[in-house]
Amino acid sequence: MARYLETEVGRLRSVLLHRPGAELARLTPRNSGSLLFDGIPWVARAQEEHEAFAAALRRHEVTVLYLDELLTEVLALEPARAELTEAVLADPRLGDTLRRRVGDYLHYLDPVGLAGVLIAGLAHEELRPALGRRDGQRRGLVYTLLDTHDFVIDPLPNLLFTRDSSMWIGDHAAVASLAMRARRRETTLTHALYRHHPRFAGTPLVYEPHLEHVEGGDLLLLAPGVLALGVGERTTPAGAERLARRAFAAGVAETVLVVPIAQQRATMHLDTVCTMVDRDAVLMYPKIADSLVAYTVTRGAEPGDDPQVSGPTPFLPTAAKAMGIDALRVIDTGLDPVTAEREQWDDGNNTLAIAPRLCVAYERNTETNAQLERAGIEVVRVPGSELSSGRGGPRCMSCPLVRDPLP
Ligand SMILES: NC(=O)NCCC[C@H](N)C(=O)O
Repeated sequence: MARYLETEVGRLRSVLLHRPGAELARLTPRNSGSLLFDGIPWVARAQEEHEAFAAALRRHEVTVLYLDELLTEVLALEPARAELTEAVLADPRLGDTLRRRVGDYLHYLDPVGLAGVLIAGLAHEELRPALGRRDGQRRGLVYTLLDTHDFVIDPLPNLLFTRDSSMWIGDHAAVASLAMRARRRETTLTHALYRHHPRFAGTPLVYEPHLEHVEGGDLLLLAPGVLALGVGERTTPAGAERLARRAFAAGVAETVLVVPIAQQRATMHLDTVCTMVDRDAVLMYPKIADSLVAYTVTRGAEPGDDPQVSGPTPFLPTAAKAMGIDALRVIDTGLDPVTAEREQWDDGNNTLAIAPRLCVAYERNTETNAQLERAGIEVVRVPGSELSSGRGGPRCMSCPLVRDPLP
């Protein structure tokens, strides 16, 4: 398969999605906060909404790959199966006795069953039958003391936000280093996929999960060789420096614009406040449009030198200059400040470009979508009443694998 991704808006050819499943049914009022959801989604409706999103992409001739299917395929390969099982068993919460019992349980699962557990986790009570009804010795101390509502293996309800756990830069894949505890295990799955699945054989990795924190939602491919990287609640300055160093060394970037964003939930990633909808246009939260700044990071003068850093300078003109264009057009989220704040919260900014001037957006953000259309951007509206309870929109829910180069 040809793989290439050097912009945000080139004609989208293939994308990695994750259809939400049993892992969403793990969310309760007790755990939703720590699992990074702002509500308890109606699972069946969330699945319908996700199917509508995937159907909209297919209607536009985008090939949709599903993470659970690729995971099931890769689990048929012994090295991948061993690696993924070990990653789960490495959780220090388990202790030796429970680790052995969980290891035995996983050992007998076929690839479909194992993929299911790796995604949806394993609840305390689901393991009980495998431990014997009254056999305290087999259960051991940790299982006995765990609350019956606890998970032996934590679920991954945020896996549907495939944007964050991996990203592509040119012909390189980058596996994220996720900042939040609830999401860290997601990258054991994507890391294994890129290294073991035959579809990705030979793909060089420009970033890996053991490095400093970088999340895909913070990365925008502004133009070939020009990256913008938000630093805030998720991606750290050290992560930005590491990605810049690696992208320069791999030859997939010449300029990295590092963009500080407020460290708060509403703006957890750069793509919650800014996405590209044309080769020279961004959709942006108006409240920050004038205050956003960028530090320009370029490669050191000699091989082995530290990267050069300049700035801060205002983001919009700095980005335009790095992209080699006169100016970036800005389309505002919402209309008035209150609508803008509401629609930013509901992922109005978080559009996914299918091609220049054609994007997918949540239908609920009516004012923002109208603004886009007034600016000449065609909007493919998809439902997101349940999906948005995880605070992610069409861009967060997609990891583009291939886009055509811009003409
Ligand atoms: N790129 C994005 O903004 N992704 C949305 C991630 C939402 C998820 N509940 C999280 O807090 O990580």
